Amino acid sequence: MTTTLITGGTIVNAEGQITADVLVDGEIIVGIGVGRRWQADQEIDARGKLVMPGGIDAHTHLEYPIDAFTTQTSDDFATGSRAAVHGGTTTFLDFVKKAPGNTLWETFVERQATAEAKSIIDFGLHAIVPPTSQQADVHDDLRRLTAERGVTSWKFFMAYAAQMLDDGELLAGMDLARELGVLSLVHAENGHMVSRDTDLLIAAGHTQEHYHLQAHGHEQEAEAVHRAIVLATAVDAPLYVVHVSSAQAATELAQARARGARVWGETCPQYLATAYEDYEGLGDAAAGYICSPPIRERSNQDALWTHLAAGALSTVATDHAAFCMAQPDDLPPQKLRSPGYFPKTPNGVPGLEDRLKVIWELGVVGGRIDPCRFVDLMAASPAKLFGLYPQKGTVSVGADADIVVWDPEADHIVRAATSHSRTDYNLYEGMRVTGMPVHVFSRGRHLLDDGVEAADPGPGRYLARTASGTPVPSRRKSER
Ligand SMILES: NC(=O)NCCC(=O)O
Ligand SMILES: [Zn+2]
Ligand SMILES: [Zn+2]
Repeated sequence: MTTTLITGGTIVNAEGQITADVLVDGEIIVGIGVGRRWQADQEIDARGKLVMPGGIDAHTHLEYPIDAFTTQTSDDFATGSRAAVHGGTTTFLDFVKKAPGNTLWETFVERQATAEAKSIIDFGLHAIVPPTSQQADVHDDLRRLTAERGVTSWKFFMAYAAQMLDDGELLAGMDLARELGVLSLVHAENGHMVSRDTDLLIAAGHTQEHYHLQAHGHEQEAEAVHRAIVLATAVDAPLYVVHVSSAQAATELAQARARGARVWGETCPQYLATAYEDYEGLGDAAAGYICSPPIRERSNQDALWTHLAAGALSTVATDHAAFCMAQPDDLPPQKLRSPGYFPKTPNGVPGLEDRLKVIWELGVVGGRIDPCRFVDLMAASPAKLFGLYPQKGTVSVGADADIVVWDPEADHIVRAATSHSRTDYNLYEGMRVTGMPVHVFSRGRHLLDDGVEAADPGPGRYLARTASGTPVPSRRKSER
């Protein structure tokens, strides 16, 4: 087993910072100290650098099927996990959506095997709870997945015609989740309102890509967040709202947390760093920005940052669902398959490689959050919420050696051409960022060495997770 000594860096955890050496033996961090005279097979000089836990992206869609499994996202588990490493992310949590003709259990087993064969970093899988019309005995499979595969988070859709659940299904699912110690995730938009507004826009001839925003109003998201909180509270289930995009929706979370409700919110870089104004005038190319909930007006961003700093929003994940603009030979039509007609544009945007860089730049360099809160949002909180802590999400003795050595001075321009995700555009194209991962370790494997990727990275591992560690929300000072 290889030993590694990372010397002289500033270790940044969610709780605080300390300058010390880190000793790794095989897969595990075995020592943190100063002046210890440790010997190791390799030594990394981290003076002037930050030593942080590897990023955990709790929301990705790699080779994710859409449109009744006729199309999928362009990054597979191999390309996506490689892109993640280049961005300082060492763990991702993806989803299993029941395939037609298979049960949820069967689909899960197959998808886990696919990801195990391809991913170079560790990963977990959330189960998507299908409507009972698609699988009547789905609760049996959910029980089994939780007991036998450590699937301690389930996602409920409140939108998308083929996937959305009614309130009765939500209540029953969340009730079972609470009983099993599972965290309930919701995609919170009122699907009926989205469908109606889409139809009205089509009838009025307003189908250009940028009209997507108008079919997904703030009220539709805020209403669904409010309803999800009411339903989860009724059955005493902890709740995690994915991809919160609207300030109004984030306020619903803040108010619920102020009442002591066990609710958490996630937002995404695309809602903080890009805005409707960036794609309003792009014509068909605005397809590259289409995701749900939508990328909203710039005036919405400040409130999201405030909620991130104050605590109503607890994590930043990407919702990475990459598609190409041009048509790759081996994939079905992607973003531009219906130019000028947003209802048929695949939903989703890339960002797995960019998450840490973009949030460091706008958050830490921009003076909105400190490095400890950055680590909290990017690694520690997702690890705690999704049953991975303290194995992951911290640089501590006994934790997995998932480590990022971060150069806070490194200057870089984000470009699709130099990125590793399998897509041909980048939402952050041309953005200058200060701060880059220079070394990335995943369970001690040196996957990025001074920016150079390992030739033979070896496999990532499926993470059977423990019951979600959802503590009573400790409200940050500014939330009280
Ligand atoms: N967000 C999005 O537009 N696509 C990915 C699927 C989802 O999370 O809703
Ligand atoms: Zn969603
Ligand atoms: Zn998603």
